[in-house]
Amino acid sequence: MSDENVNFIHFHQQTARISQNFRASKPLLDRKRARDLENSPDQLSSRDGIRCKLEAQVTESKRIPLMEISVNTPSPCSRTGNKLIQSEYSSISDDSSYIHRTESNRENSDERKVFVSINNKHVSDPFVTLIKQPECASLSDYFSTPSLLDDDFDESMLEEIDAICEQQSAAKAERQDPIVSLDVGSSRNDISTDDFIATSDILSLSHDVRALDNGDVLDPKEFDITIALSTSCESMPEEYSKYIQSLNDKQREAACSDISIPLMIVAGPGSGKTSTMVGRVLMLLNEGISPSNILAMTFTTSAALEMRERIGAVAGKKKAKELTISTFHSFSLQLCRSHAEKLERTAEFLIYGHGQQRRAIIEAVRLLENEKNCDAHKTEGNFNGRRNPEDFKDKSKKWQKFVTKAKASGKTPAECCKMGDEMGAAILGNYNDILISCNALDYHDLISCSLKLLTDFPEVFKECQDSWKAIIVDEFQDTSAMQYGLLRILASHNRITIVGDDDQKTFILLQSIFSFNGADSSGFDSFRKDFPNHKEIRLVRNYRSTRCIVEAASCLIQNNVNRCQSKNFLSENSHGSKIILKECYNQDAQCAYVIDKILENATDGTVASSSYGNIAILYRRQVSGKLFQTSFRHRKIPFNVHSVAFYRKKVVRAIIAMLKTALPACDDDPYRKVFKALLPFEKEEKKGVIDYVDKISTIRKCSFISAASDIFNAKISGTFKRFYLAMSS
Ligand SMILES: Nc1ncnc2c1ncn2[C@@H]1O[C@H](COP(=O)(O)OP(=O)(O)OP(=O)(O)O)[C@@H](O)[C@H]1O
Repeated sequence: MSDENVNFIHFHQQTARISQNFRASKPLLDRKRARDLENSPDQLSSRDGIRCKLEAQVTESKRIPLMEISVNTPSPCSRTGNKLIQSEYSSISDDSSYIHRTESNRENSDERKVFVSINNKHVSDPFVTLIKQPECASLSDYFSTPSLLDDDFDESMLEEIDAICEQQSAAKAERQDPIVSLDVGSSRNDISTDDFIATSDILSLSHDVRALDNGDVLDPKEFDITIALSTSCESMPEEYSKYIQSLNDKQREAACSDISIPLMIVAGPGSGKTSTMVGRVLMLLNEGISPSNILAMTFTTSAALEMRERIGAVAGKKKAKELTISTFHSFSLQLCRSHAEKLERTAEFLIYGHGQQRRAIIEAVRLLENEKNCDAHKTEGNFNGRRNPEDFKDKSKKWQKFVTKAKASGKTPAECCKMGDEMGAAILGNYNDILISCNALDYHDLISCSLKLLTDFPEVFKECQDSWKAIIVDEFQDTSAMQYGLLRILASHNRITIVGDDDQKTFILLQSIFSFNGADSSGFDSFRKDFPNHKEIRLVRNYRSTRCIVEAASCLIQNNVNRCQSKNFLSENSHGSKIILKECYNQDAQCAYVIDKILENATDGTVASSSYGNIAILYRRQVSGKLFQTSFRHRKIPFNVHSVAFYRKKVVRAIIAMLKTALPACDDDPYRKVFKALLPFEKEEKKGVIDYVDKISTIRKCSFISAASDIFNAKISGTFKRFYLAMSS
């Protein structure tokens, strides 16, 4: 039997094991089969859609900017249908007018390949950046594939929406004040935009800046560095040079240090990390690295947007657009989609969020139980029909933590087995099989699969090395062990800059993640060990806060264990008013005290900043916020709330779910959410009704909404309900 046939049978065995009750697999497999058949009859001509999709290898893929890929949307190169691809992506060269897909059979093989070609020419370089047309980045894109979205995906989708909104408001602000961003760099040292900075000017300016920064006498070694850095600025375009000169000595040293030496910038809040990273990117560009070969990793989409905007203000929007500034997950998503076939997935694979992951774990436990009780329950079909999935829910609770932890650390079933945890190995194995069968990856898989691609496939490693010639990582302290592993491989060329605050790392979390892997408890330590020739620079001057705040924070941070004791923060800002520590008996007393203080400040005409708009209240829990809001209304104090992001508010989520139900091919989840929002019952009762509708829809093998409408239209008889519900419980 050929390997292919063995795989085929194995795949079918896996799929057959998965219960019809596993909601994630049932609707996804059915729905995707139908959709894809419709769009691409050749690709999925057999009933076993997934099997055929796995065969269809995307042999030549195109890179699109990472920021523009939404999480559960298939990559453009893998989308079916010419129309979609044509409308979404503009041509690469001026004369090429469209991109289209062709399919051809391999010689002596029935294996089908999908090529992406431009103007009928197959593109040999899989890392050419496609330019997405601006109108495509509209909200409608994010709603255009409702059936591919799982409920937990909402989080990432909402983040993307937030990012678009931020982008739009930033663009609007820019339109209103086109020179605003240019002012940032030049205003710092009062350099007129007309001035061209000659070398001698730079030296004196550097000297001034030094004096201004800390007032210390420079050690001669540092003075040499300043001269060297100033010389390196000499060859820069004027705008770059001006920007670099606006940085303080340490920031400038970091930005301009040799790009072939790994660089670690350890910096506290408000010390100009972003400003320095912008300087570093300018330096890389000046050294001849193309913007499309620079990869900057940030932890949030808003940080990515800010960095792009700040680079764009100096280097020009065109260059800034070409940079790849991405989160770890969107970077990995793109890599996995481009090489999905190597991961036994198709490029359209789904991302499972927490909810789907939980359901898959329940199913993994059920499979194990099923195998154990094989004799007692002769056929799987009977078993599936009679057992209540709720039984497994309880049993699986303890396994959820285990699987999440194992996945977060990239542990394999074989490794669990080696450690003597056979049950854990079996459940992890089942879980992984389920994800393969459902053509899905979870969030942890995105990172571990990228790591696998880079380590097991030399061609992928080479592609990445050719593509990402320099790497910059923001918020390095938040990098997990697996993400760090990914970075270490990507940065085999040593052109890596990491920026982070070692005081900000959350020890408990980080230590558990790192130690799970048997690695160091700190990413910084790992970096020092893995890049022994690295250079380390500390930024200690805080530009954001008053001296009083910086000193108080420093005192507190001194208590952190394992911290670098030589790191003392400075602030040249004014001392500012003293911090008052007030203990209150309860929340009401606290609220009353705060209101008194606000009224006292806001009505004090002697203080220049006395106005309600200059006062902020930070609170830890939503519930405390409510109390403030009620009291402010009562006392007629005007206020704004910046708490839960707009799109994460319950009411907004409910409205989005309602809108989704109006789209064709809407799946069950939006309906569930709408029911949850609209049913006039208490939480438990709502859950009861939704579970009831779910049961009926499972028994009748129909959609949630059709079961619900039958129930509410009383089309389901009492006898039917009682009989089948008794069977399923
Ligand atoms: N060398 C400098 N001279 C004057 N102002 C500076 C300098 N470096 C940074 N700043 C100012 O300090 C503020 C914080 O800078 P930036 O956002 O780069 O710091 P950060 O460390 O990234 O901040 P955060 O900790 O909030 O991420 C900004 O207003 C910036 O303009």
